[in-house]
Amino acid sequence: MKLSREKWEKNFSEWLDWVLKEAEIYDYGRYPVKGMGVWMPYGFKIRQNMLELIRKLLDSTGHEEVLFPLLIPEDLLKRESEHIRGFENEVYWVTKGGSEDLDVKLALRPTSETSITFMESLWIKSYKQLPKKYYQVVSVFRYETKATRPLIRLREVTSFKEAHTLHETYEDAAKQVEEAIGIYKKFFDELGIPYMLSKRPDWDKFAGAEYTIAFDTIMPDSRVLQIGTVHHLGQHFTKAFDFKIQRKDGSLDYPHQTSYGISDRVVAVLIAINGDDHGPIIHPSIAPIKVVIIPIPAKDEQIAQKVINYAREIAELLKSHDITVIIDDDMETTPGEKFYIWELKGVPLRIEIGPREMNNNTVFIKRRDTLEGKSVPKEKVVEEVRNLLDIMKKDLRERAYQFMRERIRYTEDLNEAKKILDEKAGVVEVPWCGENSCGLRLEEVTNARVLGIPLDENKDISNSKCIVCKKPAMSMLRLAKTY
Ligand SMILES: Nc1ncnc2c1ncn2[C@@H]1O[C@H](COS(=O)(=O)NC(=O)[C@@H](N)CS)[C@@H](O)[C@H]1O
Ligand SMILES: [Zn+2]
Repeated sequence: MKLSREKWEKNFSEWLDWVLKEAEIYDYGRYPVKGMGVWMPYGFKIRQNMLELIRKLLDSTGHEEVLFPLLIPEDLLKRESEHIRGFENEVYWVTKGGSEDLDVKLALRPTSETSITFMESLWIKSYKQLPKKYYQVVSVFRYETKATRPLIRLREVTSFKEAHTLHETYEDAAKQVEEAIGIYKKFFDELGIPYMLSKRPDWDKFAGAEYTIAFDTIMPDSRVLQIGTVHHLGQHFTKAFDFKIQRKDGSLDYPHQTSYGISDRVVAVLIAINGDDHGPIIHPSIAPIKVVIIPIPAKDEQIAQKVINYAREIAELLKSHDITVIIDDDMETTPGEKFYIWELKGVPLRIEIGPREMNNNTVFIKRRDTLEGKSVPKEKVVEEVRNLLDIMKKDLRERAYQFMRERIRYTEDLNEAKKILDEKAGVVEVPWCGENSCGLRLEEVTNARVLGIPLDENKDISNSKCIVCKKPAMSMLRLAKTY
C-alpha cells in the first residue's frame, strides 16, 4: 500500500516545519535568534544516534576526537587569505568582555582549520608523528545571508562534525581524501541516504582548498542539498602558519592537510528522505524507538486491564532483546489518535494488541513505510521484529535511491537543460569542454548551480560536444537547483 506523498513532495518546506514541530523533534523559528533552533528530547536522540554512527566510523579508522575553543582571534582567522575571503561575510565577532572592549576581536568559529593548524604547528615537528586525524563535534557559526531553514541552513550549526588531518605529502593527503569518501559512503549507506559524488568546480571549492569533493542528495522538492564535503587543503594553511615538519629525507617542508564535514543537514535528510503525508519514517538504524505498542481497549474493564498486562509482557520480551520499545497506554487518547502521533514520529514498527491478540497469544505488527500489517504468534515476535526492521532498511534505501535516480536527467541541448531545471529541478548532466567560462555561462543560462564533475559514473561522452561552445567534451557536468 502506498501512502500519499502529495504534501511531502509539493509543499516540502511546510511539511518539514510541521513534522519538526508536531513530532517534537526540533523547535525552529520561535527561539528569538534567526537561524537557531532547539533540539527537543526525541530529536536530540535521533541526532545522538546519528553522531554515534559517524563517531564509530571515525574512531575505527584512526581518528581521534578533540575539542578546540569556540573563539578564534582575528589575526589567526585571517592568516590564510583565500579562507578569510571566503568566510569574512559570514563571521560572527565577539568584541566586548563585560563592559570592556576587547583589544583583539574574537570570531565564533565558522570552521576550525585555522585554530587547529595553529595548535598542530606547536605539537607536530616530524613526519614520524604523522598522519594525524583529528575530529570534533561542535557548533559552528555562520552569518548566512541566504534564507535560513531548520537544520538545512542554520546560523548556529549545532551538529557540525569536522575532521582535520595532517600528512607528510600531497599524495598521502589525497589518499586520506579517498578514505574520508569511503567513510562517508558507509555512513550514508547505513542511513539509507542516497547520494551523488561530484568534484566541485574551481569557483565553488571550499575557501582555502586545492579541491573539494561533495556528497549531494535530492530532497523531496527535487532541489539538491549538499550533505557532506571532503577537501584537499594542500599546504594552504600550513604555509600560512609557517608550519614546517622534518620530512623522511631530512628536509624541512610544510605538511599537507585535508578536512571533511557533515552537519545537522544529515538529520534533515533522514527525516525527509522517506517521508509521506503521515510524517517521516525514521530509519531503523538510528530510530530512538524501534517499536511502539498500542493496546486496543476493550469495553469490559477487566479485559481491558488484561490486554494492557499482555501488552506489557510483549514490551518486556522485546526490551530483553535490546529492542527499544514503548507502550502508549495513555487512557486519554483513542487508538486512532495514537496511530496518528506515532506515524508522525516515524516509529518504524507498530504493534497493535487487542482482546483477540491476547486470547490467541499473537500480536499484530504494522510497518510504518507500507502500513502493511500481519499477525504473528507471541513466540515469534522478537525474530519477526528484527526481520521486519532489516527488510525496512533495504526497502527504504531502495525507495530513496529510486526517487533520486528518477530526478537525474542527461541532455546535450542547452534549452532542454534550462527547461528541465525550471520545470522539474533535480539534476541535469551535460557534456562539457572543461573550460570554467563555459561552466559559469551554464549557471547563468540555466539559473542553476554547477555541482561539478561526476565521480560516481562514467557515461561515454567521447563523441559529444560541449553544450555551450561545441568543442569536444572533456567530461560531464552536473547542474541543479540547490539549497
Ligand atoms: N549553514 C549551514 N547549516 C547547516 N549545515 C551546513 C551549513 N553550512 C554548511 N553546512 C554543512 O556542513 C558541511 C561542511 O561545511 S563546509 O563548509 O562545506 N566544509 C567545511 O567547513 C570544512 N572545514 C570541512 S569540515 C557542508 O557540506 C554542509 O553539509
Ligand atoms: Zn565549452
